[in-house]
Amino acid sequence: MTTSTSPTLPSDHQATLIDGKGYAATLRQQIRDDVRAFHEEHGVTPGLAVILVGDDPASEVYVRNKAIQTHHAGMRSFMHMLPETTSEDELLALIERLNHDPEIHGILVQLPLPNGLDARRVTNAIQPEKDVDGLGEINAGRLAIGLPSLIPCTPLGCLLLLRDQLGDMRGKHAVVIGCSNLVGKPLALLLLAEGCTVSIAHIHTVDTAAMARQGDILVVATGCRELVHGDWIKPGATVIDVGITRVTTETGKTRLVGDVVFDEAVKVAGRITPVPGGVGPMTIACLLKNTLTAARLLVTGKTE
Ligand SMILES: Nc1nc(=O)c2c([nH]1)NC[C@@H]1CN(c3ccc(C(=O)N[C@@H](CCC(=O)O)C(=O)O)cc3)C=[N+]21
Repeated sequence: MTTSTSPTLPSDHQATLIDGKGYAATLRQQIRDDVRAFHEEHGVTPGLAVILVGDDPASEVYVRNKAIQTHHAGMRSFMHMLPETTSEDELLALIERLNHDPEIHGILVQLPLPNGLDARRVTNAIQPEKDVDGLGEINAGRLAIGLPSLIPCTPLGCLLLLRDQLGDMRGKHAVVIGCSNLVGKPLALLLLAEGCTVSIAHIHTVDTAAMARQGDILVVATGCRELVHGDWIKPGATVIDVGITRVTTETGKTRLVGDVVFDEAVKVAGRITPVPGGVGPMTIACLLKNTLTAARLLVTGKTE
């Protein structure tokens, strides 16, 4: 694959790095202030329940990290670590209990679930006002028709980074590669609502590279590591890399790589998110943001 840059860019061109880690830290500070003000006004501390089924070590690290950051934001965190053998009925019974618990404003079930547990059924059992992942059918449907909703954390994180970088996005061509219910589809809807012209590429798209090259904004969320090369990118485009894959190098060390070949992309793009330190930290910050939004919704009936 070539790495040639366009003649419109100087040969020593380097994209600006989008500092997701820094933006997420600022956002968490803002949330912390908002949580304090919310508590002063309503006497309520937002509470987040995180459910992890099975003992996948990587998931345990994420879940623990979420709990720490929840506390730092001044909210309460309730962890439910369930064994791999948990039945769907047991899981649904726990969700039902949390739905009725007035101390809980957000409920998250860590995905993927072990085999035998129906993620769709489980996700839909969460009360829509407490669905801080925004993955239930009510929130997904409300997003699709432009009603206020809880927005999935990763797409919301991408949107906040893009708004911060670009401001008004009306008329820009946004190309989203990947069409999952978790990221690609909701993000395409959010960009549409921003006034972008949106193209979605997926597994059956005939020439994804040609489509990608048209994007003023290019979002890559495929889970297919280093799919996007430098010559897939329109010179000067804003690139958001949602992919995150852990790879082991020849020396036995592990490192994280995205869905974009970073060293090539950085010579062509105008701005780009790194992996790690890009979208990942925004996902957790947006979970905290959604927990405060859910608490506000439950306590006042309003999202603002
Ligand atoms: N119900 C549910 N909601 C989720 O939002 C959810 C989930 N299940 N299951 C797993 C995925 C994965 N995910 C990440 C969150 C933060 C980072 C993150 O902070 N990444 C750091 C690096 C962390 C590291 O070093 O491993 C970064 O990109 O800089 C990554 C991945 C949320 N997920």
